[in-house]
Amino acid sequence: MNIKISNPRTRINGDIRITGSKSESNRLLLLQALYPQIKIENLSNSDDSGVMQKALASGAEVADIHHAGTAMRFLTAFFATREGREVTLTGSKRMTERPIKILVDALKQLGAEITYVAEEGYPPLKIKGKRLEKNKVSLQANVSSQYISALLLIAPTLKNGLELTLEGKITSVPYIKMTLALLGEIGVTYSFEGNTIRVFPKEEVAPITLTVESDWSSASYFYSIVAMCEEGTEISLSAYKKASLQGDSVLAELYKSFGVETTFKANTVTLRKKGRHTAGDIRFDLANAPDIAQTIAVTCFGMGLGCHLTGLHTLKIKETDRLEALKTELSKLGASIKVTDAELFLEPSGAINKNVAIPTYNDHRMAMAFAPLGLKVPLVIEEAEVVSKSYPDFWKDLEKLHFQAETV
Ligand SMILES: O=C(O)C1=C[C@@H](OP(=O)(O)O)[C@@H](O)[C@H](O)C1
Ligand SMILES: C=C(OP(=O)(O)O)C(=O)O
Repeated sequence: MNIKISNPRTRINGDIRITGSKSESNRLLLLQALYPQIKIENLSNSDDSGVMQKALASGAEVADIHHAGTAMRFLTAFFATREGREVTLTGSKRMTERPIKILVDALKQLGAEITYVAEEGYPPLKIKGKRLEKNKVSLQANVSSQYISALLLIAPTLKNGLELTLEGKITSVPYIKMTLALLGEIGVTYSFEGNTIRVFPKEEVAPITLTVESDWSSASYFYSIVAMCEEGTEISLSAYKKASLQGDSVLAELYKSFGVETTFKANTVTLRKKGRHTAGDIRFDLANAPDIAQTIAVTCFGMGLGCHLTGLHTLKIKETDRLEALKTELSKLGASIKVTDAELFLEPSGAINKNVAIPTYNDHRMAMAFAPLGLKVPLVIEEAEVVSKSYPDFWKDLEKLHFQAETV
């Protein structure tokens, strides 16, 4: 489905309720499979959480997790510990291009039995569940934090817990801290000092209900909309917590540079356009918040601002090569943009080219990051249904803000 998105308004007011964070949800679903006393509220309605639930509930020999990176990584660790079960874990074509060797090697160091079905280092995987006897492992920490979170999630079920040594510069750190914080909430003891994480064993968890905070990465698209509108624009989002476990909550800080003010009241955050953006180019290091890089690049372009974004080394192995995709699509719209393996440079720009269609590369965030540009110029978003990976209600929610989303 291709849709033409446009919104001639320059000032917008509205309230949106976003469902639970997919990162928190997929961690809690895994923990719930290990400790059934856990109850979860405000679970994400994303496809990624749907495939996670299905794979955990099914006793089938093959689990297909489609495009869901967290499900692939977390379930590799989970199935490796299921004694007596043999599962082939697979996903979409893109998933078979997303590396997993670092995690598989770490699990093998602990005693796991995992083999590659096709290409060495990539899914699909054949996993023969075993009792893992060892409790010390070191792994490279600069490629994806999901490998580390996967190990941490199974850690309290290992006989002697786990001691992880992280090598190299640790990337996407808030996601590791989120995993540890959730373990803490169910009563697991841990420490994270320097490059060593220790998790202590826990056999049982007391009955507990955990409420997932709504998704901050999804909130980013509304920050972008508010930034591109005039003063007087006000959008409220729920249900959020001031002390968030999600690193993408840094949006509240970063978007001050675009003239967006954030206020918290109970569980609602209100985004207000207040005055002008910072003078000069935007410079952000996004190593701790990689999922909002596309949103920020498009916000800058829509506002005519230049930017220099760093810490983007993980973007090449996500749903698509996000750096190349941004460069290709922003260039079509008239941007002057350069990318390296870890950085993006955008020149300040003027007019935006009309009659442009944006392919989405099987990447939900390509669709959602470009959609706010409909405020500046009507544009076509191809295969718009990709948004369901993390945010199935995205187009409906944009319509609540008077965007026109017409199937073409
Ligand atoms: O643990 C998580 O929930 C996630 C970690 C990040 O991945 P990397 O650690 O690979 O950067 C992030 O991009 C992804 O959307 C979700
Ligand atoms: C990178 C993402 O997800 P995952 O790695 O879990 O597929 C994302 O949602 O932007």
